[in-house]
Amino acid sequence: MTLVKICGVKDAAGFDAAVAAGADLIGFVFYPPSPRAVTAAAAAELSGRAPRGGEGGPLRVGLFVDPEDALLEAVLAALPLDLIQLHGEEKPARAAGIRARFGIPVMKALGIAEPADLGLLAEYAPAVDRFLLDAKPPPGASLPGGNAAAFDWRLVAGRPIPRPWLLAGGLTPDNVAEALRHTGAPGVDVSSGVEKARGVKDPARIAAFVAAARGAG
Ligand SMILES: O=C(O)c1ccccc1NCC(=O)[C@H](O)[C@H](O)COP(=O)(O)O
Repeated sequence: MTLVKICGVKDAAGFDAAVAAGADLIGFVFYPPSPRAVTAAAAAELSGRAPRGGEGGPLRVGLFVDPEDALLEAVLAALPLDLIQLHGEEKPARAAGIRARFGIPVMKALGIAEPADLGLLAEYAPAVDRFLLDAKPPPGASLPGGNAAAFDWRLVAGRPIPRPWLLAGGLTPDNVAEALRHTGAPGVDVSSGVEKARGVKDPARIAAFVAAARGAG
């Protein structure tokens, strides 16, 4: 079954909608410049609204951009995470160091724009547990992700990816089925495509996205 991650959840309506729709992973953004950022305390409160990952609830994903250990420590003290998503310029050694120090699986986000970008997969594979293959930020974008930008899906269609992975970037309830058919991705991630305004999740679009992804495979 296709895994579905709803990213950038920051309020109860969005969290409850993702849980009710059956999302497999819910992402909390710990990157203050993002309109989707949450504090550790807020994420912990939201997380308490549903069973934990592995106990019938969705996996909790913490999204970080080039985090210091102190930030990871502070978040983990407030909220158990099932997966750490690294969405910055973290090198393989740093990803491996975070995984070893905190004992939590790591998902590395990689921006894909040309075939050469896929060469990074082999470099990171020993250091991480999953990949999130996303668009690179468009020119002028202020965020490293969550920009509603898609990349050319032909770049990954049928390619062997050396770890379980999620397809991300510009997905919506209207195009996720086509994206899955085209790429054969084992999972998908969405943020902007399930929002009614930047940073504000839309429960109806979350339900539609999960249904469309499930319907496709
Ligand atoms: O979403 C953010 O605000 C964000 C901020 C900083 C780094 C990464 C961020 N999002 C990463 C994600 O995993 C998004 O879900 C992914 O880029 C897809 O976003 P979208 O194209 O908006 O669906």
